[in-house]
Amino acid sequence: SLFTHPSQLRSTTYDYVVVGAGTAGSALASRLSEDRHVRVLVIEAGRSDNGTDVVNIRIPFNAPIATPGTPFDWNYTTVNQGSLNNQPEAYPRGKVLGGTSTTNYLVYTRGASNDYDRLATVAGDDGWTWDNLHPYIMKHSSFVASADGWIFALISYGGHAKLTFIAGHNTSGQFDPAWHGNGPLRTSAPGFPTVIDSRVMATTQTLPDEFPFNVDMNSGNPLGIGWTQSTIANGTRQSAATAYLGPILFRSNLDVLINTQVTRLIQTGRAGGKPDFRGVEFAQSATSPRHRATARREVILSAGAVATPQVLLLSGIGDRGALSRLGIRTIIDNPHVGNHLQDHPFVPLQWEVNSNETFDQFSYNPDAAAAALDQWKYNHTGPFSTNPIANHLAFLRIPENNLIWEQFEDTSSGPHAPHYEIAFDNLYISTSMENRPTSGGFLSVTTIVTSPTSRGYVKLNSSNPFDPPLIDPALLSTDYDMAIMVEAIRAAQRFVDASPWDGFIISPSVDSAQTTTIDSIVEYSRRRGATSDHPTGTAQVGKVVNGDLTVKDVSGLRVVDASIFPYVPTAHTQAPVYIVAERAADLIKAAHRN
Ligand SMILES: Cc1cc2nc3c(=O)[nH]c(=O)nc-3n(C[C@H](O)[C@H](O)[C@H](O)COP(=O)(O)OP(=O)(O)OC[C@H]3O[C@@H](n4cnc5c(N)ncnc54)[C@H](O)[C@@H]3O)c2cc1C
Repeated sequence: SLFTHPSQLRSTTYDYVVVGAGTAGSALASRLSEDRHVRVLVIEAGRSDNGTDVVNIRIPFNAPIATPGTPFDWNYTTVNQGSLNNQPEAYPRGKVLGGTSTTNYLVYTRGASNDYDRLATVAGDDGWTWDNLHPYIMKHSSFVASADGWIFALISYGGHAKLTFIAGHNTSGQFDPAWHGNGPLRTSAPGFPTVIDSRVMATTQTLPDEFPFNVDMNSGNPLGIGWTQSTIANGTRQSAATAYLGPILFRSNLDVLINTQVTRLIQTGRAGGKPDFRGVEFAQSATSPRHRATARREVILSAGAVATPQVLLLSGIGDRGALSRLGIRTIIDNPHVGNHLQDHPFVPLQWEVNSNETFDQFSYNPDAAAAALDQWKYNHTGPFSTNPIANHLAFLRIPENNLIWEQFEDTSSGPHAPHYEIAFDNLYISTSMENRPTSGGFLSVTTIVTSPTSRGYVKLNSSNPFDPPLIDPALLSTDYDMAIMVEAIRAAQRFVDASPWDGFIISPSVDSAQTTTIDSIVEYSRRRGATSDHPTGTAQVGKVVNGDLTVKDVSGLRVVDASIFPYVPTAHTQAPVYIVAERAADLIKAAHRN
C-alpha cells in the first residue's frame, strides 16, 4: 500500500527496510516482496509519480524540462567546477517514486561486458561478470514496438478508452532480439523518424572503419553506431515506478511511505562482533517529529549516489575527522564514504543545417509545439513520443596507434569498452543561453568521456539531514579526461565532414565555431562542458561495500544503487543499476534463505 504519513504505517518492524524508491529501490522492493512471508517497508523522500501535474515526466520528449527546478527534483547544485571555468552545475536527481528513472533522458544502454568483468574482479565475486549476470540482464527488461511501430494500442484520452491501430516503421535490423528478455521494464527503438537518421546511417557506410554500424549496442559490445534504445513503451516513459513498483502496490506485505526522508540509520546493537544497523529514523521535514522503524533481516540503502553517502555519513559511517568537526559520533571510520565520485563529462557542438524539419521548430513555433502535444495526448505518437536526445548513439575507442597512448595509460575496462560516446541530436543543444539561435535548423553532436579518471566527492555541509550535501563531480579535472574529450570532438567533426552531410550542413553554429585547434577545443570544453548526470562510485565495492554489497565492518546493512560501482560503467547508468538491483535481490534472498 502507498502511505503519505508515518502514522499510517502498519508496523514499526519489517523484514526489510529499503531506503529510497528509486531505480534500484523500486526493483528491490518488487523482488523482495514476491515472497508473501516477508514484510517490506520502502521509505521515499519524494512524491508520487501520479497526479494532474505529471505530464512532463510521462512525455518522453519533455524529459529535459522534467528537471531541474521542478517538484520532481532534489534541485542540487555542485560546488564550483574548477575545470569548467569555475562555474557551478545544476545536479538533478529524481525525488519521486522511481527516483531518477522517472526524470532521466530515457536512454537505455548496458555498457561493455568488460565493465562488469572489472566489477567482478574488484568485488572478488564472479557473479558480477557479464556472462554470469546474463539472467539478470534478460530478467529486468523487454523490447517492445516503437511508438510508430505496428501496434494496436489501447489509449485513454479525455476519460475515454479507445483502440487505435498505429502503422509505422519496422524495427528489424535496429536491434538484436537475442539480447532482450521478458522483464517488466519495457524498452524500444526510436518512435519518430528524424531528418538526420538516413545521413547517420549513410556515414556508417562511407566511413565504416572509424564508424561501423552496430545492430545492438546492448550485447556487451557497444562499439560502433547504433539505433538508440529507450525506456519508452506506448510512446510513454517507462520507469522503475511504472515497471516495478506501481503494479505491486496492492501487495499486502509491502508498505511504501512517500514524502518522508530517512534522516539517519540507527545502530540497534551488535551482531557477529560488528555494530548492527537495522534501524532507520525518518521525518517529513526538518522540524517535524522523527519516527523509527526496524528491519528484522536488513536495511537496504538505495538513495542514489548523492544521498546514499549522505545518509551513511549522517549515521556515523565515514571519515572520523570530518564527522567529528560536524559533531557526529563516528561508529565506523571509513574515509572512502562519499569519496571517489565519478561522472561522465559532456560537451555539445552544433551546426546550422539546411532543413526546417529539425526539432528546433518546437522552440520557435508555439503552434508546432501545441500540435505535437495534442498528437501525443491523442494517441501517444508523434515527435513527443520519442527520445529527446538522439535516434543514434556512437560508442567508440581511440585507436591503439594514436599518440595519446604515448602520454596516457588506457583506463577503459577492456577491448569492448568505449573511450568516448557521441550522440547525434536533431536540434540545437547547448549548456548555455549565450549565442542561442532564434531561427534555423540545427544538428548537434554531444561528446562524452566514458571512462574518466577525474574523481570528486559528496560531503556533508552540516549535520542537518535536510541540508543538501556538498557535491563535486570534478568534471574534466584530469589531463586524461580532457585529452579524450578533444579526441571525441575531433571524431565528431570528422563524422559530419563525411559526404552524406554535403548540402545539409550549412556551417558551424556561432557558439561552437571556434573549435578548430586543440587549444580552442580545450577552451570551448571548459566553457561549455557539463555533467551527463551519471554520478557513481560514492559507496563503491571494495572501499565501502563488500562484493555482496553489504557495508564493510557493520551488519544488517547493504547498499544497492549507482553508488556501488568502482568505475562508472561506459553507459548511461540506469540499465547497469537495474542489473545490479536484480542480482542484489537474489543475493539478499539467498542470505536469508533459512
Ligand atoms: C537529468 C538526468 C538524465 C539522465 N539520463 C539518463 C539516461 O538517459 N539514461 C540512463 O541510463 N541514465 C540516465 N541518467 C542517470 C540514471 O537515471 C541514474 O544513474 C539512475 O537512475 C540512478 O539510480 P539509483 O537507484 O542509484 O538512484 P535514484 O533513481 O536517484 O533513486 C534514489 C531514490 O532515493 C530517494 N532518496 C534519496 N535520499 C533519500 C532519503 N534520505 N530518504 C528517503 N529517500 C531518499 C530519492 O528521492 C530517489 O527516489 C540521468 C540522470 C539525470 C539526473
